[in-house]
Amino acid sequence: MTENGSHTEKVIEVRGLKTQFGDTVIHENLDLDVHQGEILGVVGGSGTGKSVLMRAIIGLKRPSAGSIRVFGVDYLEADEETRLGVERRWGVLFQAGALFSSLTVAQNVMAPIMEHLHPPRALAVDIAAMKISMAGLPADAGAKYPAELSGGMQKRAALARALALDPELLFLDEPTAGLDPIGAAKFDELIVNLKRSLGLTVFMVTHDLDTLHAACDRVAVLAEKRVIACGSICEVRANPHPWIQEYFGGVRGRAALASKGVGADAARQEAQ
Ligand SMILES: Nc1ncnc2c1ncn2[C@@H]1O[C@H](COP(=O)(O)OP(=O)(O)OP(=O)(O)O)[C@@H](O)[C@H]1O
Repeated sequence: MTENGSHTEKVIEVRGLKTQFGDTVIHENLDLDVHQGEILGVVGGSGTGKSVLMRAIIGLKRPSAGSIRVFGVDYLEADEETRLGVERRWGVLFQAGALFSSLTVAQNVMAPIMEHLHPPRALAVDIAAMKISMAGLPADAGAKYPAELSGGMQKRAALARALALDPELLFLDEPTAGLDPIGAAKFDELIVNLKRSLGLTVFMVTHDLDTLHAACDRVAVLAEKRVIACGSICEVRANPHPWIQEYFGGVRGRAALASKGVGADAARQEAQ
C-alpha cells in the first residue's frame, strides 16, 4: 500500500521459501510481498531468520525450495545477465556496514560506481560526493577512513555506498543497531526522506520498535519458520500470537507506541 492507501506493484514476491543449513531448516513455506514505494520492517525473535531471509532474496543464500521474484524476475531461475540487471537496481546495507577499511569513504562509495558504470574517474568522484551528501554526511567525511568515523557516521557512509548506483530498492539489515536513540531517530528520518524523494522501496530488518513506528509502512513478523503476520502495525498488533503480543505489548512496545501518540488509535482498533 502507498501512503494514500492504493495498491501498487510487488517489487519482491517470495513464495513457499525453504532455506536450511544442513539439516537445520530456517524457513519453510514462507510467503512475503514487498510493494513498490513502501518501507517494510521485518521483525522476529533472535535467530528466526531475518538476515538469512534478506540474504536469500539478494542471492547470497540459495533456498532449497520456493521462488523469489524481484522486479518481476524469477531471480533464482534467471540467467546471469538478467540477475546482474536486477542486482544493479538494488542497494544493500549489511548489519556491520561492511565498508572496506583500507579505503576512504569516498573510495568506498566510488567502488560500485567504477565497477558497474565505468565512468571517467572525475565523474565518479562527483557522484560519490553527491551520495555522501545525500546520506547526511559532511563533505569532509569523504576523505576519512571508516575507522575515523563514529558508528552513526559509518552507517551513513555504508548507506551512501548502498545508494551509489541509484537503487530503486534498498535492503537494510538492522540499520539503527548500535546507534544512540537520537542517532537512530535521525537515521529513521533520513530513510523516510530518501524513500519520499527517490521513490525507494525498502526492505528493512530491524529490532527497533521506534524505527517500526517512525519509518515503516508495514511490518512482517517472522516466527515458526515463516511470516506469521504482515500488515500495518495496528493490524499486526491485533494478532494474538504470543511473540507479537509480548513484542508490541511489553514495556518497550507500549513506550514506543505512546511516544508516537498512536495509543488511542491502536486501542480503538483493538476494541473493534
Ligand atoms: N552461515 C550459516 N551457517 C549455519 N547456520 C547459519 C548461518 N547463518 C545463519 N545461520 C543460522 O540461521 C538462523 C537464522 O539466522 P539469522 O542471522 O537470519 O537470524 P536473525 O533473525 O537475523 O537473528 P538476529 O535478530 O539475532 O540477528 C540462526 O539459527 C543462525 O545460527
